[in-house]
Amino acid sequence: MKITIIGAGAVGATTADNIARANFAEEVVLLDIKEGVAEGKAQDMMQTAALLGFDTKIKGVTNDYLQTAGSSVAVITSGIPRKPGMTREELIGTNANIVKSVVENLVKHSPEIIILVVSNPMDTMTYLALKSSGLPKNRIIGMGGALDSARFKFQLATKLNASPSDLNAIVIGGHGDTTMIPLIQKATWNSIPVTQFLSEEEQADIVKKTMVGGATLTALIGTSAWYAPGAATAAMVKSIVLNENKLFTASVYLEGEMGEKDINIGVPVIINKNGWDRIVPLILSEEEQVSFKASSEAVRNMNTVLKDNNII
Ligand SMILES: NC(=O)c1ccc[n+]([C@@H]2O[C@H](COP(=O)([O-])OP(=O)(O)OC[C@H]3O[C@@H](n4cnc5c(N)ncnc54)[C@H](O)[C@@H]3O)[C@@H](O)[C@H]2O)c1
Ligand SMILES: O=C(O)C[C@H](O)C(=O)O
Repeated sequence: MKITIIGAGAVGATTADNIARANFAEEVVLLDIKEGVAEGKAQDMMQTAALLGFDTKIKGVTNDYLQTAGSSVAVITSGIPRKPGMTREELIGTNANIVKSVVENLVKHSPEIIILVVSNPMDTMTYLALKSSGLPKNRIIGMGGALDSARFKFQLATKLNASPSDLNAIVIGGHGDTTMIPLIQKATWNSIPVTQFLSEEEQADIVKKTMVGGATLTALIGTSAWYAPGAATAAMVKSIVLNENKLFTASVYLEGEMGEKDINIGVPVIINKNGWDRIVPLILSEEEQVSFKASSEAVRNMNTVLKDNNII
């Protein structure tokens, strides 16, 4: 199976690296607009194949969409990342036009493609990808919840001195500093509610740290993160390619589910060969419902920027 990754920057290259190491794909095409960058990074990664023992072929190309033809899955990471002090939403002016033209090129050469959107502001870029591609809704998926849930587990594991893989915890809602909703009341430590072990102050602190996880790393690094984003994206690609039926929270198009419509936002879904196959019903408490409504409103407001600027 052929997988295309658009953007050979920090997240795109790390996603390619993770996919190759997991050795489940025949070919990864890495495409960037900057002359030679994708070719160079692809060659560098291919020189790890003998050391790491994978057979995936990674090919780098400069803006040549012919080379992406026949891809089953594409990951869009092209665009600018935020700098310290910025919100993800501030990236819309630059990234919307990039994402729109990338989607058009991808669909032209691979009409059966499933697209995973990573570029920020991710929920709005996913909505844009859906509206500008004309593809069925199940073939457009936004990556955010998988990453945010992994960060939530990291925060819980640190506080509980637990193994992150023993934790079951999800983040729904928008992928924004104020819009994401870590569902701490539903989080468990191998089936035991984590709330049993944490004071209310500790719970609030974990939720807050999870929500600003991306901003915290951006402040430390000077640009946004890539290791966990690349790992989360590769895990979703693997679930599509191997038809794993894994449950991730991901940004998908709602048509009345969870009380919302005409919006892409993070909810639990099953990811398999169909893209996002189905939404997993989630019963929210009254407080969680209020948060989900507020998050949806904020995401919807960002979508209006696309309409106001005639991008969709
Ligand atoms: N959804 C998430 O959870 C998540 C996580 C991390 C980063 N991001 C977002 O992903 C995006 C990429 O982040 P990064 O750290 O990899 O940035 P980066 O600057 O390292 O890489 C972006 C790459 O995109 C390329 N590019 C720009 N325009 C292009 C075009 N038209 N066609 C092809 N390539 C193009 C650039 O040349 C660059 O190499 C940012 O918008 C960032 O905010 C999202
Ligand atoms: O924080 C960012 O701007 C990048 C990404 O959305 C993240 O959460 O790491």
